[in-house]
Amino acid sequence: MACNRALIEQVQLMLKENSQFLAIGGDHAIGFGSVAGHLQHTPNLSLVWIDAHADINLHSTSQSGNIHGMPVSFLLEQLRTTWQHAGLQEIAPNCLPKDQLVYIGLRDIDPYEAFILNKVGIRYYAMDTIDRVGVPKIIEMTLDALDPQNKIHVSFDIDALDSNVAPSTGTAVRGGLTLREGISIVEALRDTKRVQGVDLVEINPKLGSDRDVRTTVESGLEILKSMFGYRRSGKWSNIDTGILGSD
Ligand SMILES: NC(=[NH2+])NCCC[C@H](N)C(=O)O
Ligand SMILES: [Mn+2]
Repeated sequence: MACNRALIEQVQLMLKENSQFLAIGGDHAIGFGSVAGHLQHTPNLSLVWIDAHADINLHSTSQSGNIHGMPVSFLLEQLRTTWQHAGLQEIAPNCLPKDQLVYIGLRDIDPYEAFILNKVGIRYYAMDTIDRVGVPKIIEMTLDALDPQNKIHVSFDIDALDSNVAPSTGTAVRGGLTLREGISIVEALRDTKRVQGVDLVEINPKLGSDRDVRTTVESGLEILKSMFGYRRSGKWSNIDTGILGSD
């Protein structure tokens, strides 16, 4: 929590001087500090949480006790009362309303998490929905759900991607997004020009072979490249446009 406390301050400082920030994990517990800091700077915020897991456990529902399985519950307005004794009001008074949260990529949801998601009425596009309607439709529904006036925070857990493209992570789950699907999603978010904060978390270079680590880091870099402007369809600027002669 001390690390998140510092991150909350740091994110606000970064946004005072820059138009965007990137937070690299570490595990997804930093999603709390990163989004909370963002919310203190920009109270009208939308959050897209791209992950295999919902990370919405409460202290009382977590089977692992791992904080990286809880950050979304720290952030949500509708769950704040369950953290009454954690002192969150002092360090992060602004929280996120549930209608400005969309999850993409879920496929390993604990029973209590499933209950919370449905009871609170949170939008989540698990892999079965993605398989049924396809990524373009998921993107459309995501953008429709978010307030067009809001800035966007994208919290990208590398385990959202299938473990064949992102093996070096602590809680890998098969059957995830392909790298192309991940890229499509971040391209669409980027094209809104409203993305102000990004997390990339859960790449763990201590796990797997050297090749696994390389594969995972390369996938993460492709996601970041697209997030921050790379176009697969190509683009040009600052070049000599006279090379083909004048017409
Ligand atoms: N950010 C992550 N990798 N989270 C995994 C969470 C797994 C499990 N639901 C838990 O609460 O422990
Ligand atoms: Mn996560």
